[in-house]
Amino acid sequence: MLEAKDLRKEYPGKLALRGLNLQLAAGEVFCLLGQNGAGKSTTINLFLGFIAPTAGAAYIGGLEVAANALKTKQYLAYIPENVLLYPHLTGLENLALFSSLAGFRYRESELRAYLAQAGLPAEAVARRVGSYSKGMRQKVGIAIAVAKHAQVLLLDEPTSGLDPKAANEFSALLRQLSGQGTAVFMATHDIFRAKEVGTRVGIMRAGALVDVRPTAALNAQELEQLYLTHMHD
Ligand SMILES: Nc1ncnc2c1ncn2[C@@H]1O[C@H](COP(=O)(O)OP(=O)(O)OP(=O)(O)O)[C@@H](O)[C@H]1O
Repeated sequence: MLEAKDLRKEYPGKLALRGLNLQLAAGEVFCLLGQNGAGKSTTINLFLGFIAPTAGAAYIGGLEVAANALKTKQYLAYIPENVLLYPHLTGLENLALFSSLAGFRYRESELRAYLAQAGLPAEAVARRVGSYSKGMRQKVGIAIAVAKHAQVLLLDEPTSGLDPKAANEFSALLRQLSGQGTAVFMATHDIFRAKEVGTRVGIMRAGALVDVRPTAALNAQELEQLYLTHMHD
């Protein structure tokens, strides 16, 4: 579903990504760990087609992102730390709007069902999004992803700033989506969540993927130790 082949990004005077190779199958949850500046957001932005690679290529659903910008976006949903919604519209209206932009028109009952499935409390559905918590906005983001039948979910620090209950609910949603076959690629600082939801974790340092492990092989403490070992010279 998602692939990077020798993917490289150079900014003036800064090599941000040094030839990434990675393949992600349907239903996999890949968690990318790394310090600030390691190249995580650069990787996500290359998959989103927000920036162009200096060399190599990113593929979504077998299509090269740089050459198929619109088509590959149809497969994708993107959930940044702060999900951008229209604050003056309700959750329901935001979902209707973003679904229709993706080419899907739903009845109100269907929209409500998507929001309920994402865990948004029924009382919030018809409230303006400006009054929502961060966790509630993320639930709307997930509802949008599901309503547009995204096969790949890209997340950048989705649980940072969420309280433990909201983060827990968010992890459960991700597991549910991966169980339905969605491929999930998530940049995070949260080793505990990475262990909890990831099928694989990758450790990125200075633009290079220095280690990739199946999470089943490690407990959270061993993962933290592995991470810290890579952060030292
Ligand atoms: N537009 C840009 N121009 C120049 N350098 C950039 C640009 N964007 C990112 N960088 C540099 O590229 C490197 C990788 O940045 P990136 O944002 O991908 O890291 P990150 O791992 O996502 O970190 P964070 O957790 O802080 O978001 C950093 O050194 C950053 O300063």
